Amino acid sequence: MRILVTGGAGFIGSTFVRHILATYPTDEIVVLDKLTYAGNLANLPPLSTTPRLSFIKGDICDETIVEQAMSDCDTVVHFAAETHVDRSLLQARDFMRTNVQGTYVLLEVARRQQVRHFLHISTDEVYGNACSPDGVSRPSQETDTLLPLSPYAASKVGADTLAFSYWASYGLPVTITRCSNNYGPYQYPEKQLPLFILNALEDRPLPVYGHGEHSRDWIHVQDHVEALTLILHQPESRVIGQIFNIGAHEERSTLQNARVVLEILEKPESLLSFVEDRPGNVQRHAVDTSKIARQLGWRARIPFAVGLRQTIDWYHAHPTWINTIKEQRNEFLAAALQRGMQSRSVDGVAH
Ligand SMILES: Cc1cn([C@H]2C[C@H](O)[C@@H](COP(=O)(O)OP(=O)(O)O[C@H]3O[C@H](CO)[C@@H](O)[C@H](O)[C@H]3O)O2)c(=O)[nH]c1=O
Repeated sequence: MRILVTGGAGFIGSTFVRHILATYPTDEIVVLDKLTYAGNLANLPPLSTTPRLSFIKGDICDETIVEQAMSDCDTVVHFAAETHVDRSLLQARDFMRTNVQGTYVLLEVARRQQVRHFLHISTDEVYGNACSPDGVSRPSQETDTLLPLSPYAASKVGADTLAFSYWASYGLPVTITRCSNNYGPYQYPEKQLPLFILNALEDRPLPVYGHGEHSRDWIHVQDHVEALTLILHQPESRVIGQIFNIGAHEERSTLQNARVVLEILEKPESLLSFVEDRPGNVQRHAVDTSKIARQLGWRARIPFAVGLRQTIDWYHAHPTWINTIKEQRNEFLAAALQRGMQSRSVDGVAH
């Protein structure tokens, strides 16, 4: 395969690239990445010594660059996106542009160039709160109604449904995946787990939104990319026009995560800091993965307890990677890392 990987310098995209290069000795990869704050060439193997990897810096909304990047590729794996919910509440425009318009450009070019497979990476955020149509909490199924609760989630619904429509209308060979919360090495530290790890390592308070009761299903990024690779290597009839949930059945609340990070790093509970919740915060994300288990025989294999320790060790061992990010002087990130200083009282109890 010659695979165009959009967003291949980001967290999940770069893990996918490293995995393909390490596992499939004849596959070639073209990464197209705009190198926004979340994209980092240090996430990829060195370009000079990796002949099967080429890199194009560019925007997925730019049709000319997309045409050039996609030429000679038979497969597209589309990770490129604005992904952070808190940012989408402040600057929704960027999310609509990259996630919706950018996906549209990619689909159009893929249709004209007749690619063999377009794997669209979506998210369980598209479902909103995990619950059945009658409101009872249960893991989301692929056929559930999409009820996005943030501009980010809404932009991913736009992208996800556009991708599906290109299969339905034009027969573009599309597969859509909706994965739960990823964690692991190389994750940009604006997200919950790396932010907690970094703050704990540096003895700063961990900002727990609300009462810390919101729960997510935590999947190690390596499990996620292995599921994607499995999909890419299936016969067409099994995966084209299909939507697959991906998750690990490792549901944990924010407070549980904050406590376990402090425990592993032997830091005091006094570093817990309860702060204002984000508007529209999803109470529970959880996905039903019986379809991918039944049809493709996939299930996650890295237990959260193991993956989290490995992730903490990785951040501990990579101060240079962290310092490079800090040197970008990203105002949003600086504020997120400091948010724990603004602790508030919860139910009258000062924290
Ligand atoms: C950054 C941060 C988050 N939180 C809370 C808010 C949420 O209840 C929970 C997880 O927040 P985040 O790490 O931002 O992840 P979440 O909103 O679930 O969205 C993630 O998971 C989605 C998949 O479910 C992906 O599509 C998104 O790109 C990814 O950002 O932790 C805190 O309590 N403190 C924090 O500092």
